[in-house]
Amino acid sequence: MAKSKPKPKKAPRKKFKMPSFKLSSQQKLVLGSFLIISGLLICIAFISHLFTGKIDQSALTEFTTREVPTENWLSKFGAWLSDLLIQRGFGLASFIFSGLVFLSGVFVLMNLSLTKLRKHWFWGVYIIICLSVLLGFFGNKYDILGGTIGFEVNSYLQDYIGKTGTILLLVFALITYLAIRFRVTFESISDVFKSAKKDFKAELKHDDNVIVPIDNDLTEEAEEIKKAHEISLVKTTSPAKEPAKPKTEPTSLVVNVAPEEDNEPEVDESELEIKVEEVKEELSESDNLANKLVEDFGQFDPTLELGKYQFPTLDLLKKYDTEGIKINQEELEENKNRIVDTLSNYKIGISSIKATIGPTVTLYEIVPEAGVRISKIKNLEDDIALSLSALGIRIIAPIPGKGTIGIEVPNKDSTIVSMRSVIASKKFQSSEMQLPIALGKTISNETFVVDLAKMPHMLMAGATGQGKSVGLNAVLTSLLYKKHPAEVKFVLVDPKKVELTLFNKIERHYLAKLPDSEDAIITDNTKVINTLNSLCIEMDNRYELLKNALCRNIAEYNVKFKARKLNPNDGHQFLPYIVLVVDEFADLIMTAGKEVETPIARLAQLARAIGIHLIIATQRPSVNVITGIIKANFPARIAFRVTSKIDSRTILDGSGADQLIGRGDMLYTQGNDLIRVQCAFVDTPEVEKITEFIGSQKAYPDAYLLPEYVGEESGTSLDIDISDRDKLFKDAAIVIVTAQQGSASLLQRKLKLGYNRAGRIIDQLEAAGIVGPFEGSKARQVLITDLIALDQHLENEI
Ligand SMILES: Nc1ncnc2c1ncn2[C@@H]1O[C@H](COP(=O)(O)OP(=O)(O)OP(=O)(O)O)[C@@H](O)[C@H]1O
Repeated sequence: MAKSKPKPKKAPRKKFKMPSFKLSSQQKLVLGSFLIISGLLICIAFISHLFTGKIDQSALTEFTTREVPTENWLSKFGAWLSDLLIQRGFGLASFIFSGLVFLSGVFVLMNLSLTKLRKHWFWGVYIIICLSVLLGFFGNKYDILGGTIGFEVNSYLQDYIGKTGTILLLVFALITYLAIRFRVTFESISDVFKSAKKDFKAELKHDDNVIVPIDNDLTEEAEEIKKAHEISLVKTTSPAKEPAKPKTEPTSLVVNVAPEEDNEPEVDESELEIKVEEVKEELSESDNLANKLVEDFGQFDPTLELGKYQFPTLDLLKKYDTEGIKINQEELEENKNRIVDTLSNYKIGISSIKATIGPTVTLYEIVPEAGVRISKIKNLEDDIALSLSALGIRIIAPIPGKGTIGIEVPNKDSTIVSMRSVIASKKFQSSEMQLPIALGKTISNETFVVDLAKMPHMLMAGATGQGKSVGLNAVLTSLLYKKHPAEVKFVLVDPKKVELTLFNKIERHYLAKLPDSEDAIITDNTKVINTLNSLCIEMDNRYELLKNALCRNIAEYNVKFKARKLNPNDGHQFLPYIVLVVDEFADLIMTAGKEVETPIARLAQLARAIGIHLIIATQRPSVNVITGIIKANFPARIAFRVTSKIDSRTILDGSGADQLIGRGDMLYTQGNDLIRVQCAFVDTPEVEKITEFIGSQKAYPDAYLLPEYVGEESGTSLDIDISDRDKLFKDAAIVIVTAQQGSASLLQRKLKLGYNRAGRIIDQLEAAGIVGPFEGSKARQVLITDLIALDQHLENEI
């Protein structure tokens, strides 16, 4: 019941809006310019009336006689209109009327909000009436000041409530105007008075420039200063909880009075001492030590070793000529008409349509007429896209949270979103995120910045040549522009061997590697397994550190370490974030399978709290590459254009990526909504310049060293008891010897085993001397040449 009530209220509002939406651009141009010119003409007529009004009065009675001349600059019409509105209407206040007509024209022409215009009209007429009544005090009937209406209303009011009553009524009208139009409140007025009073006092003090004399006002102020002093002192000595006495307005007090602190050396010291003692009681011994250390040496600064490190400058990034959105009115109109026509072919009426222009696509937001089912539009998605005959059309029905339908149509001329523009954006520069990444710009041309630490891992997919590598470079560049080498380290896996090689130059600044490896960028798949396992060890080590430090995540841990509350002698150290980037994950899974998947899944499940974040890119987003376990642990996904709906589903759990237009056009999701973003473009020469800039600066002696990983083959005991062997041991041996290939995955396939059991059997085969030791991603060597030799070998064992 309650819900049904507001409906009839809303209906009449809509009726007001309807006509304006139906105007075409041409009609808007005509109407807008008509109103602007009318506004100007009325104003000219009014001004002229001030000088010629009296002369023209006689001519007014003979308005219809063409020969009778008038002096008004707009002749008969001007004289008549001015007489009507100024003399017989509202007097001088009528000038506002010409302003309102002019403003209406501007609003129509520039397509501005009609609700605002209605407000301007309402308040404009309000002022016209009040002003004419006010001016009615000073003029006569038929006078230029208040006009007939102003005068008559004024004298009517005077007859009933007297002069004073009329004046007070006008004052009330003024207060109403200020309160509603400018949201003036009693508090804001009294604030203005207070600050004026304070300024005045401050000035007085400056003038005196001597020790403050005792006087009533100043003792009050001294009280304030005392409070501020107490608060600021307590704040510096104890960042921890404080049962501070002065409760109200502490911050504004500190700010307001701080510069005058020096003037007050003798305020109540006894109280201050008591507070300090209380604080001491709350601190533990180690906290005291930490505070002392911080006092003596300041907070621990992880960037100190490379204290002179300079962040890359913006001029290393290129400016593009094709940057900046250009509005093509014709194209907009054309697309709008096509959408309207297409939808009307399917008998879908539109009540309004709005366009938002992005760098590569324009979003047309449609409100269908009442009664049109959204499912109908959704079902017709393909037909509509076909009728609009453009590549890359995506229909969002409905736009989540808006109740409108979105049709994204690619722009004829797409604009490049340069890395420079997104890095320079305020949103990125002022972001407080832990690992901010400027991915590009959204459809409404806003810079799109996300926090990798919050994601916490990212999956990136797209067919070849659609912008993945550029996307990865954009991610890395963002971090290079925002994070000091001490704060973040990259582990780069690049099976293609060419995409990430440029980052070699920053090895000793930003890269992490295994202790025994020469290159920091991993291009060999066998080394990837060791690195991933090493990262798992690093993760376990970090968890141990966090546990000992009683911290829940890396951010808390680092804050504590910086505050010198953790002792480096206990193994504590500042922990940089580690970002693992794997380009071409499909290749890795194909060659190393489970050996890669298992540590990746483990890292993905557990590593977020300790600051290890994964970014995985793949060309082939098929289900055997992006397996269920990987998908479940990578909530943030980026899809560049893919070739089929199935691929789109694999990566995004829905279609859409197959309808993108390529060249960095992408969809981003972090679990729920899909956001269309144009990826920032950073070219290889730009990356080269940045890495050269960083590489030429003083570096750490070596790359960040990951813990050593001792392959499992050397750690496991090989003397597995014969009686403990798996039931399928002999069958497995036959499979391996026949195929002359010692791999667990072969056993999995042929004997339909799980990974763990196959792995165990391989270990037993190794112990039995049938296959050789573990060799990374390569299959183990088979030491028995044929089945006869195998039989002999097994008989000899017994
Ligand atoms: N954000 C972008 N803005 C403009 N053009 C882009 C953008 N991203 C990519 N391109 C264009 O597409 C080309 C291919 O991009 P990229 O090398 O990143 O593709 P890829 O998906 O990594 O391909 P592959 O998988 O074959 O390496 C680029 O050379 C560039 O011309």
